[in-house]
Amino acid sequence: MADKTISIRTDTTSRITLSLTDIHLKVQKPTRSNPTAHHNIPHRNILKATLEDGSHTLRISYLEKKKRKPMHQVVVEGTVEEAERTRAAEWVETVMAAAYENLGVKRCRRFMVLVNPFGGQGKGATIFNKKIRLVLETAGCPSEIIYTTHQGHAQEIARTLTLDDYDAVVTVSGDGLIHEVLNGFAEHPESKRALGIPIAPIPTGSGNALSLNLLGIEDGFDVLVATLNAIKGKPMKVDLFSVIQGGKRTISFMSQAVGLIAEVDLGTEHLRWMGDARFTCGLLWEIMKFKPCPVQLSFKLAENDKDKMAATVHANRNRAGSSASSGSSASSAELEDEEHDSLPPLKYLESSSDDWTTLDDEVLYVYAGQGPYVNRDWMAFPVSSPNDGLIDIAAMSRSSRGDLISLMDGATKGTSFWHPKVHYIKAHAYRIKPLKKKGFFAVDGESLPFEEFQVEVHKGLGTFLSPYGYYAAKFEPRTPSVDPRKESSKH
Ligand SMILES: Nc1ncnc2c1ncn2[C@@H]1O[C@H](COP(=O)(O)OP(=O)(O)OP(=O)(O)O)[C@@H](O)[C@H]1O
Repeated sequence: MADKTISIRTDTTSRITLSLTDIHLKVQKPTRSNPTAHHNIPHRNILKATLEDGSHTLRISYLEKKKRKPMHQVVVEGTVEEAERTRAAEWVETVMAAAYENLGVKRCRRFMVLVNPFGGQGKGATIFNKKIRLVLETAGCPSEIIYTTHQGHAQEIARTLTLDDYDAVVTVSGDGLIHEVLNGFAEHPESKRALGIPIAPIPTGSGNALSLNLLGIEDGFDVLVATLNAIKGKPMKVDLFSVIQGGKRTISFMSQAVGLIAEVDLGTEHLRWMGDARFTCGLLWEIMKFKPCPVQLSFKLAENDKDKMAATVHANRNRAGSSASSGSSASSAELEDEEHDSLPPLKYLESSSDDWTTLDDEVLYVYAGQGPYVNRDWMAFPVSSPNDGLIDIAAMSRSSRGDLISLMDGATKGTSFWHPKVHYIKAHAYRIKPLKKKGFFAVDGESLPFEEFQVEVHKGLGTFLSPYGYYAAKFEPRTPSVDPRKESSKH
């Protein structure tokens, strides 16, 4: 269709001109004071365009984000001239193709939506009904909606999910429910296929780390940006971790923590009403206590040079960014073992400790995982990649309270990574042996017994929907003029 512009007349008899360019839908609503007033809507933000048969009403719905405001839904509608009817029908179809097929996205994805009414400050159900549901309906996405009624409910649903019925699982929750879905998929009779069903988080929990990592720090708490990701995001393969403890295997997608971090995470449940401020409160309390973490950490090392790790992640994100902007699909890693539809076997359980390294230092915490942000205030794993087949491990030496406080300086930008008292390594697997009986062990924010455990990585076993195909966090390699090592040692 050569002419990509169409005019509609609204109820108030004003005219709106809609033009489809290669990258935008241009919506022009001239006013007396501003005759050139217009909005440019990226194709990705268009949800639906329709033309009603009888009334000749053309309706176009999209999501719009104005500076520093949350995303919101806009509907523009008006009638087209009788003579324009056929051209309008073609125009609508061209818009729909630009909004979906040309972006490599299927129309009307079928969702299993799991809403945790209990997550975060307990507003999940209200937010879903007030904001999210309408957007899913507008986009024409058939959605089965289940409100979780108890702990473990999401895991039960995922365990028996009819895989052919859904294109993605949408979680309206925090990270806890995602942990449950992945563990349910791991118990599914076709576990590997189940783990190939993408998960799209909509952030209504406390930490919402996965949402921050997929959408970035500005949009990570915006529920409609996350809804748009469910409708338009591309599947991104991510590493998952097996946590083996006493013969039991738990799947983790985000983090494992012992020591101070686990106490902050699990010891602040009663402060849930505070939202994510509960983590800052917990941290201040733990700084006062300054308790050592009585564990022995051993790992199968892959990398321990901080500069190399920073340079690699920087280069990878730049490469992925430029290929995403040129329209190629999001990155994907090969699954390790395509033939069998079961979880990958454990490689390191029986492995000899000969080529393992043991950290010989008294530490305050051991924090391992993936995804740069662990909450809004801390980019704990800034050099983490979604599917490098490795787990990032950070362990802080127990030196002084001052060192611990200086860790918070620049935490949002990931500068804690450079702190001289933070050991930071990438590993294929690691093992923790508690040296005392009492302590906390948190896996993706959920509590497990404080007993010996081992963790290994499964490259690209899980799938999330992502707008970018990489973790949306900015982290620069160190430049010679500003050396954060010297900066942080000044404190
Ligand atoms: N109806 C329910 N009543 C009680 N607990 C529930 C219910 N539904 C789900 N849960 C549990 O709530 C826990 C927390 O869920 P969720 O992750 O959504 O929120 P959060 O912990 O506040 O967020 P985050 O993990 O991002 O900090 C999960 O362990 C889940 O099993």
